[in-house]
Amino acid sequence: MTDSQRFFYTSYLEKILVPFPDNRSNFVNFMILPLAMSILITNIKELIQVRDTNVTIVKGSDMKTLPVIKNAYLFIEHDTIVEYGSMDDYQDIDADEVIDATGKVVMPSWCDSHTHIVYAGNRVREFVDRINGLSYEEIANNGGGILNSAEKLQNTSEEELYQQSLKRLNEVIKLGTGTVEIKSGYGLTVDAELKMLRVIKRLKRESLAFIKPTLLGAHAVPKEYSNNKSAYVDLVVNELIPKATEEHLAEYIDVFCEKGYFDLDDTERILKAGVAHGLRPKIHVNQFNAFGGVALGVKYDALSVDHLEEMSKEDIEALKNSNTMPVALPSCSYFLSIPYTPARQMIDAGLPLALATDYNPGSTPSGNMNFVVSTACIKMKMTPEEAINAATINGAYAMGLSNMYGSICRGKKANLIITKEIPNYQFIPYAFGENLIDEVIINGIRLD
Ligand SMILES: N=CN[C@@H](CCC(=O)O)C(=O)O
Ligand SMILES: [Zn+2]
Repeated sequence: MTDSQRFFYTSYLEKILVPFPDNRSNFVNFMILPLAMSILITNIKELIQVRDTNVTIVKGSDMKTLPVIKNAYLFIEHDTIVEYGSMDDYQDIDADEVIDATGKVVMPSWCDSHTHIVYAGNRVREFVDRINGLSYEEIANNGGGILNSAEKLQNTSEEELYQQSLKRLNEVIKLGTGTVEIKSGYGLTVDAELKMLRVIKRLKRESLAFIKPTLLGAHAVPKEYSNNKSAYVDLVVNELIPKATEEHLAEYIDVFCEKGYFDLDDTERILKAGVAHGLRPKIHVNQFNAFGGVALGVKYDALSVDHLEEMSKEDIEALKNSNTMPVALPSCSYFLSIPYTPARQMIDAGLPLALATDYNPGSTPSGNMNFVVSTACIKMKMTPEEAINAATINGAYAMGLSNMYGSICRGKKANLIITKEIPNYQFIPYAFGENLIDEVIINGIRLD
């Protein structure tokens, strides 16, 4: 057993072996079930993002409100939030474990709705090249960028890819992330894309984090197709999407809709094919250029449109009265020194906004949602309340999970962050770069 596997297996505090007859043989098999535990958290300085009704999205000026109970308690049974309230109203609850959270903030885990956590190796050389003056675009044009990661991934075994990715996933869980979307997109051949998606499926099965898989076959045009992009789009539409959906490997369809990658026509062909196979769009748009990708996403009822560093008035209008969540990726802007998504303009226009990491080897080699939330406050002028709403309930919405995750609500999953002793929740974005997390509870299980 590797260290990272041990991290998960030892996280199940207690387990019971349940015998059940195997109809196909005379043997009795055993199912391992985590023992139903109950956890009571008392004396919580601030219990934040408390929603008595099951709110699933927060928009516009409502994002300024972050409901808080001061001096609170919270009771979890098995993997579910069962009760909470003020310590003034607390009546004895018998729990298997009690956590005294004096001086600490308790909140729902981060919901990271945009990552590329499954990749091979790193692109640290390109990082140094950029410091020395090359642009992201120049590096990509010289065979670096996504194509560089694709070559590395194609030459990495599925097992090795799984181990590298699991390590990153474990790290982000320790940083307070409980739900994660993960994209393919560094395969760029049918086999390598399916390999990535199988790794995502195994992570979903073996990790405590709740994972949503996205097919991003159209992330870049592979070298072999550089003079025949439409043949690659044909491959994605006619082979990759059908195969991935036949194996139930993806829920969402993504395209990098950008100059030099996939234009509006390519994107529309791929979205149409994805939708026909039951995949909902969640797309990369407006990272460097705004040319109608947002409206196209809305037309296909995308669950989210992500990046949005460049936003036109038309883009903002297109998002109004839609079901599409705009998603900002401030760590990418930070790392590449490109503009930040104009959050103020968007929220002030009444839109919702989600925040995610974009964890990937090229534009954002970090999966730290705490840094994302700080950066959104510092650079995008989001208030702590807006940023926390964007990184919890709205992030959950952008993964189709906000009826189960993203807020403290009776009946929702017990995915929680317990901070160290801090003055108040605003301290979380304020103390940027500091790890303020004392403990993480995921699906009702305390991680060591
Ligand atoms: N922009 C497209 N895809 C990734 C970066 C890919 C890479 O550079 O490897 C992103 O979301 O930033
Ligand atoms: Zn991305």
